[in-house]
Amino acid sequence: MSTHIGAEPGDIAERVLLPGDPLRAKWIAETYLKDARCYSTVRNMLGFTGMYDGVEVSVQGSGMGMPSASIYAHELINDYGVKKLVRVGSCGAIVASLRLRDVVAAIGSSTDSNMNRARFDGLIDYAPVADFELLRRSVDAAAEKGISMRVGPVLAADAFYTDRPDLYDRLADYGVLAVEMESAALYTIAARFGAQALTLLTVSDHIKTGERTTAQDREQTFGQMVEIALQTIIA
Ligand SMILES: O=P(O)(O)O[C@H]1O[C@H](CO)[C@@H](O)[C@H]1O
Ligand SMILES: O=c1cc[nH]c(=O)[nH]1
Repeated sequence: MSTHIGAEPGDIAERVLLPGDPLRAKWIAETYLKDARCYSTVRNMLGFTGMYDGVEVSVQGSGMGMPSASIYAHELINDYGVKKLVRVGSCGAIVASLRLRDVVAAIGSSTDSNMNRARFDGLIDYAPVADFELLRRSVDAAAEKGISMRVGPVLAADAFYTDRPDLYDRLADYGVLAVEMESAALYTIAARFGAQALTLLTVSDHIKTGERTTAQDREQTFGQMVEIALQTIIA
């Protein structure tokens, strides 16, 4: 096993979906994967492997925030040879044109995290971006399934609760669609270690209107995003 994942080599597929919520991982495995088996319960950050449309796929909870997601992305790629990672997360919309439950593909990720500043000695504002091939496949998959999906930049924030909502408005002025908490780290680590990564999100909260879904919704009802993600990752 690696430091944080209790799997043996070969237990994890080269293709992995990454929800932040480990119970969303369980729901995805039970709902969409054939012959799913749980390979890790370490810290209750559940991971499963099964078959989707004849292709082996894993789904691994990654926790909340970039320090947690970075650990799972790093170990999946470096200890288990994972090649493709698609995050299936929730997000808060910061533009009025998005509605609750809309699906977003994050083409790029701005961040207030200091992780990449430390990585580049504060000298370069590294731009974490989605893998183009996965992004293109997700757009095709959404179209084939008749699911409307917005493609655009997001903010990966360190804090869920902010004292500076005005900065969300300013980011929206620059085309940023939504806020979540992991995509910048996922894109950076995948780039660093030669894997492909994409972040798909479902709008669970609307920062402008105050509308929000329930915890059970966030765990068990984001199926359109999951279907796009699975179609994308097996192609
Ligand atoms: O629903 P997940 O995938 O956890 O994603 C979002 O939800 C959490 C905050 O509620 C953060 O992890 C954020 O990125
Ligand atoms: O508002 C939200 C909703 C989900 N995830 C976030 O990070 N923020």
